[in-house]
Amino acid sequence: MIGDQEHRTHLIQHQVMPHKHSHKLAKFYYATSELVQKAIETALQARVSWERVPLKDKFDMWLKAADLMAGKYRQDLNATTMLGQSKTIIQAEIDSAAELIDFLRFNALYAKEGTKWQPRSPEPNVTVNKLRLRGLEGFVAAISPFNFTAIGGNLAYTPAMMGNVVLWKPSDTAILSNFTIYKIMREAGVPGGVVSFIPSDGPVFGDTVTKSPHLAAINFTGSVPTFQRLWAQVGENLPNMRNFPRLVGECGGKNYHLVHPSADVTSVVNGTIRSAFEYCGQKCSACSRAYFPESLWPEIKEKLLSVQKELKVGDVREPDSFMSAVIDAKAFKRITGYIEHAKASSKTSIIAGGKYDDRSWLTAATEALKDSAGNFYINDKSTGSVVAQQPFGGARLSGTNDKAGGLQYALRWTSPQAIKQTMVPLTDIKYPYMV
Ligand SMILES: NC(=O)c1ccc[n+]([C@@H]2O[C@H](COP(=O)([O-])OP(=O)(O)OC[C@H]3O[C@@H](n4cnc5c(N)ncnc54)[C@H](O)[C@@H]3O)[C@@H](O)[C@H]2O)c1
Ligand SMILES: N[C@@H](CCC=O)C(=O)O
Repeated sequence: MIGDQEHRTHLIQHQVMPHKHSHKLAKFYYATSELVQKAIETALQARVSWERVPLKDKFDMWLKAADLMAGKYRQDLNATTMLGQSKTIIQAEIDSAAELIDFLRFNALYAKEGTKWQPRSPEPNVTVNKLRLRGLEGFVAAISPFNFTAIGGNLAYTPAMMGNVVLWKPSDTAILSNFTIYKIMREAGVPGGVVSFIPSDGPVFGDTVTKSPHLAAINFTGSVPTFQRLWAQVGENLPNMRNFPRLVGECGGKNYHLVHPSADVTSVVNGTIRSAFEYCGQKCSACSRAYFPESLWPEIKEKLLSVQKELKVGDVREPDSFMSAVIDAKAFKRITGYIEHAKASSKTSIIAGGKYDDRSWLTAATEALKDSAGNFYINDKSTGSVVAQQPFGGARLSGTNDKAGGLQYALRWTSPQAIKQTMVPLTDIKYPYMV
């Protein structure tokens, strides 16, 4: 279903840039390489004063923004995510209001906790021995995907909270909701230039930031080929860089449901339908492979088909819609291509089952599949990670597994400096035993 696409594009064009002609969106609104370059310079200037703002004040801004999102702007966030990204009421709510608010609040909490730790020195003459957490030197490029409004907010604003300046390139198909976040953060007190919101053509942005000697980090979520390209470009330009840019990337997945013969069929069916089809399966964690035991397949198949008949594909504004349009015509074409391919193929999936009881099978599976996934859920569907409950990050080519929504994430955006001061002069090069 792509019917909503035109309407959504129209709405984005008129809301984000009402003064422009909608059909000229790409020409007028997208930043050129020169503009991206200018934004880098602005960011580097803003960094000087942003670094001086105490962490505590930054945390307060983030908490204020979370309150604004939970109150005054909750509907704006949900509505722009529904209309801009074609999310149903519940999918928009769990993403753009709830998850985003959780990211802001928990990251501030974790950063507060994480920054408390200080090294100790047993030396009586060492008067200062501490760790200072600075922002990274240079700027961070945050490049976000279409499918989660909250992810855009997290990619740009967690590094900013830790003292970094950020150039945020939203996805072409999530501009409206992402711009709403930007405006709320400004209202919460984040000064201009700390995060620059820069819709632009992907390669134009990517090529420009990876050429800059001041690139400190890339915080990316999107597809594997895009991240591979960015990584290779950073490698190529490394001789001109002032430091080794930190590359954090969360990419696509090929998540599976692996069902044991002792499984509860209703739970399997509901979990699989939700994981595979909510938001049209456009989540990186969506179930895209399933291995069912032969013994259960007839019952599972029957129930899957009967539940599937009840799912309404419709306008996101209708509360009983289970799913709606896919994100754009490109995605529509790709998905219909898979369907045609499946129709033409005579092959079927081969299913393997274990012969253990429930518990030992789970233990064995947890070990055998240890390296196959960054998030491994037992007796559950593959989607639905919650900030602070299941920190999220992919294994293998699914990402660098930096676990958004977890304790370590905020600290990843700091450059720790160990500071030691001693007041006792060193009078000799010889150690006492040498004398
Ligand atoms: N692992 C996770 O946490 C997670 C979360 C959400 C989405 N995803 C993955 O994201 C993908 C969907 O997002 P998408 O379709 O927006 O991915 P995408 O790779 O097409 O785009 C991601 C972002 O990169 C930009 N981009 C494209 N080419 C670029 C270039 N050469 N240089 C710099 N930026 C460039 C895009 O404009 C967009 O902002 C899926 O594969 C999904 O599984 C992963
Ligand atoms: N946090 C999301 C996945 C994000 C990727 O698209 C989930 O688990 O549903």
